Amino acid sequence: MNEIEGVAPEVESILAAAAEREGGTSRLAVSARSFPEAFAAAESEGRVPVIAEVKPTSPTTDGEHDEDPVALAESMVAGGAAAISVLTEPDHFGGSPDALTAVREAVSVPVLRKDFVLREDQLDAVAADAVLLIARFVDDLPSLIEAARDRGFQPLVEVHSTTELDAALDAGADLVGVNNRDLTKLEVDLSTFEELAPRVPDDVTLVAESGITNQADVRRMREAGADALLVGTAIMDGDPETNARRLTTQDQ
Ligand SMILES: O=C(O)c1ccccc1NCC(=O)[C@H](O)[C@H](O)COP(=O)(O)O
Repeated sequence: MNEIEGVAPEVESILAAAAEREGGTSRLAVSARSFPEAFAAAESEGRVPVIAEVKPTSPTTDGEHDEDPVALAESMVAGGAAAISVLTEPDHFGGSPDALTAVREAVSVPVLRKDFVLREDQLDAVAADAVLLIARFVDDLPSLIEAARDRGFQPLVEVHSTTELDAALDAGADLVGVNNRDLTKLEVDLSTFEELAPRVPDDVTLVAESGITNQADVRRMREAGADALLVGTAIMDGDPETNARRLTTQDQ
């Protein structure tokens, strides 16, 4: 789709940096831990499936978290997180591929690479179990999904509108994230997920992303059909283990 017109200046800057970033030097072949299986395991143990995000900073975050990413991820897993997301974008989110590698070595749950991947060679920057592809910013989504799968990654395709959702489904995405954060104004609105979720077929694993801050939000996204939730800020701010436990505890 590659529709960057109208995005927030911060996102323009993120995309300009992403376009310049080099990819890997050799083609990766990963043996991925399954996200749907991790979600099912959490459900069977009575936990809400949550992907907890190691998010050092962001354009909408005050200040920067400088805690060890491995310690953060281990605390999140101890608090019940079914999977971990690690920002690898260095310039606007304080992330790094090395942080992801260290986290993936330390935990046994699946790990998502959270970045702004625009080209096939950028898939080869670091091994992960899943890789985020943002439908709005990718030129040829079917090809990039195929390239990710060829390497063993599970592509998590992020959408924010019906047009992007239709593009993701047409491209064969089976793991879809609806981002409640509008990349035009960087505002969060949970009704985005509620509007798009009914259009998603049952055999697609559906993740609600961004703006989930408390147990009422968890309940709201689950009632709207979320198989799993991606949570960054609300777990990073404060004690990550306590925060993860609060959001992964069922039936609040
Ligand atoms: O989080 C931001 O400020 C941001 C700004 C511009 C583009 C993307 C951004 N966030 C990426 C994400 O997808 C979130 O880190 C993730 O969904 C978690 O969101 P939250 O729980 O609201 O921290």
